[in-house]
Amino acid sequence: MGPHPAVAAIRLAVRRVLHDVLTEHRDTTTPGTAPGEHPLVLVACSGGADSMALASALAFEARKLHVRAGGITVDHGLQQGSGQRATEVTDRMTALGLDPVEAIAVTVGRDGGPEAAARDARYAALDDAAERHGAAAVLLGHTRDDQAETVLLGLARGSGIRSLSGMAAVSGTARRYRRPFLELDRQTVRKACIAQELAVWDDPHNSDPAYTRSRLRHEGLPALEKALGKGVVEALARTAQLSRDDADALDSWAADAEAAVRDEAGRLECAKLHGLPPAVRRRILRRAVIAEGAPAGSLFARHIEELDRLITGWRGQGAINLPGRVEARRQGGRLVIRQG
Ligand SMILES: Nc1ncnc2c1ncn2[C@@H]1O[C@H](COP(=O)(O)OP(=O)(O)OP(=O)(O)O)[C@@H](O)[C@H]1O
Repeated sequence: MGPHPAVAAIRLAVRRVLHDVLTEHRDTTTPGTAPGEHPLVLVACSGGADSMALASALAFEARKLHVRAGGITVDHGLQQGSGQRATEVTDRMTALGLDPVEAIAVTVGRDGGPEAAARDARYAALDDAAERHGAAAVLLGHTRDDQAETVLLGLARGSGIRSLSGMAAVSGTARRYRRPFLELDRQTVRKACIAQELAVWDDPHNSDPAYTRSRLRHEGLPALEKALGKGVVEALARTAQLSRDDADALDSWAADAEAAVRDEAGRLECAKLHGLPPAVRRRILRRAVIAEGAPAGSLFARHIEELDRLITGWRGQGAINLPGRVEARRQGGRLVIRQG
């Protein structure tokens, strides 16, 4: 008798990603891996159902392919007993046959709220671990349901199709991060855990209504499913992929158009910018402000809209201040953007 259908589904999803990693590794041996050595793939495991299922599927598939498999758990130190839990998670990963296995304790800052700060600290630790171990890839357990939530959060931000494009299946430096479960629903992943009797940890944050994502998961999405039907999660995940393709195309259009709207001194010409479709124009403005030193994360849609009004408005003169001490000034038909 074969494995439970849910177990077969999660293994297939991981096998596909491992095949991609192996193919890419063969073409460009991963730095830190000796020639002929099998590539190392790490799983980022919180001990929750999604990443424990991922760890189990990675351990299973790596035995059949030419891949070494290890695991990392990050201790954010935000909850009581988190150190003890990190030890339990490493023990579970070791029991699955993963090696190397490591728990990394991080200090979480305050920038951008607790969720964002924890995420930044986690990715910094995972990046560092991937470098130290010479890993070809780091697997993350995001599911299609996580993707739907991310799309809705992006929609609520009101900042355009890039924010609707959710998480990419492959991202990060050297295509490091891979999300094998991005097209699988959470239900299937949870069934795979039960079928394999995996011990999993329930993060109390995931059901704490103080967190936006938790409210969306437990109240928002069920209400949407009730109103619009069960297919809404799949539709939102499809929206992510379509939006990503559209946003990539517009980014590349903007990169090509930028040279044509600059004068010999490199200043942006308002009349030429004005003639471009707004989506392309706003992208050029965003790129120009970031190039002058504004941090991308603190540049919001309202900043770009304000800048856009400086060009398209009737006022001949004017200046605005932007994040990162960047100033944009309209002068004689040109837009001068500089850091003060
Ligand atoms: N503390 C952690 N240590 C290592 N990896 C983590 C940690 N927290 C999250 N991750 C990785 O990021 C993914 C997404 O985490 P998040 O908490 O957003 O989702 P989740 O659905 O609660 O996942 P899980 O059920 O695996 O905890 C996880 O599946 C895991 O791969």
